[in-house]
Amino acid sequence: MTNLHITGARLLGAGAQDVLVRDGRIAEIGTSLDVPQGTERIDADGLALLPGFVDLHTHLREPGREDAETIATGAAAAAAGGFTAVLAMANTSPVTDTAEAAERVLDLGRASGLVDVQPIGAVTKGLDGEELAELALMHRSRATVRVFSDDGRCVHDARVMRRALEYVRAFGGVVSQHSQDPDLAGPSACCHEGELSGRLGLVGWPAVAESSIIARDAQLARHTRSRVHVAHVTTAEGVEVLRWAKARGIDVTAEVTPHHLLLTQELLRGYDPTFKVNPPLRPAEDVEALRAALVDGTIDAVATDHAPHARHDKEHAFVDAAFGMLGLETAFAVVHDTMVRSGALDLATLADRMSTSPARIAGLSEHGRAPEVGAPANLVLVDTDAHHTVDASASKSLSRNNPWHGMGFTGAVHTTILRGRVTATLQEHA
Ligand SMILES: NC(=O)N[C@@H](CC(=O)O)C(=O)O
Ligand SMILES: [Zn+2]
Ligand SMILES: [Zn+2]
Repeated sequence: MTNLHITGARLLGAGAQDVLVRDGRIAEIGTSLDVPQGTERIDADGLALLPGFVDLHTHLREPGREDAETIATGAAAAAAGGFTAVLAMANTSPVTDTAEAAERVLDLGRASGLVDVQPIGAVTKGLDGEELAELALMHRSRATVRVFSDDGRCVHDARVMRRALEYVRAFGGVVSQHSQDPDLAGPSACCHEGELSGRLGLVGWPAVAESSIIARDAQLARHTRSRVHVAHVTTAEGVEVLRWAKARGIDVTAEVTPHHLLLTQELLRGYDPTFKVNPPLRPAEDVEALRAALVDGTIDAVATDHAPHARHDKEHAFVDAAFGMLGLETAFAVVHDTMVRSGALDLATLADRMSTSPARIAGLSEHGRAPEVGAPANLVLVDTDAHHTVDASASKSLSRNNPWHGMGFTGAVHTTILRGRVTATLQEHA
């Protein structure tokens, strides 16, 4: 069913409207539409209609770790979270470093039918940081890869990063960098370096491990006249460098995760591995800087860094547990509650940061478009008044490393629509 009649939805800037979707596209918007008999109707009274969310940073674990997530289960979680497109990180096993591997991810996403899964290609073969992967072949494949990342690892060698930027420039691609200098922390780092890490007896990453790589990459982007994207920025120093680079017209974009917008390192006092994530949760001052940067556009997008892990990888002593937390299903609630309800951001800007801007960064022209006649019906209906408490056991994800369990939020995804087809409704995960 790709025909839909959405009634009474609040369109930003246009008040309550009816929307008719025909053959997967928005055919009409108005108040008394002539609707063919038998068209499925969604009563959207009191709901806001936004462009479907786009996640620049999702770990789907297939191939290789289907015990933690498959493309199908991750796609279901994405749809439940209001996403119509997600970019699947390359750190699978095997790594997405060939055209064939990228096409396989694309096809598995299509088979799910729930969300457009756009593969991210690795920058280097096997994420080894040394030899460039077949970037151009991945781009020319059916998957049309535009975003490349060794995420999980930093492309540390400046020569390799320079080459990668030169390559992707030829076809308008972008390198998404896990900005973290491994030399400034070492392999046992697992939290933010500061007074608290000392007290907890844990090895930390200093903020400069992030900001120095952002600065280097911005300079390389300027030198190569190419484009770099900063994955999961977490520090005030990182934001400062981004501001510097953007003021000079350097082609750099950045994302922040919902967890870095709300959670702080204080949660580590209980040594609960649920809160172990890379980059780590930071002090409250960093959280403040990230929020301000998302508001003023220094940070372009929210991205989840949804990182599912099987119980047997996560339920260990803090130092031994895997890094990462779930994020797809809770992203809107967290960002809405933290940024919109607090008055820092309006809903239109949230839509920009969660949909329009990430779609532009990834070059996904069928996503991120405000509802208008002729646009593909990739949409989400949200209830900005709905109160709910997160229940980890209700997740569509195969994993349960959910840092939001038991927390209450205002703002919920009601219905997700991909090319006119309903891919998730609130009742399903109630
Ligand atoms: N975010 C994480 O803590 N973990 C990610 C890797 C990454 O995003 O760096 C993972 O793949 O599990
Ligand atoms: Zn990362
Ligand atoms: Zn990641």
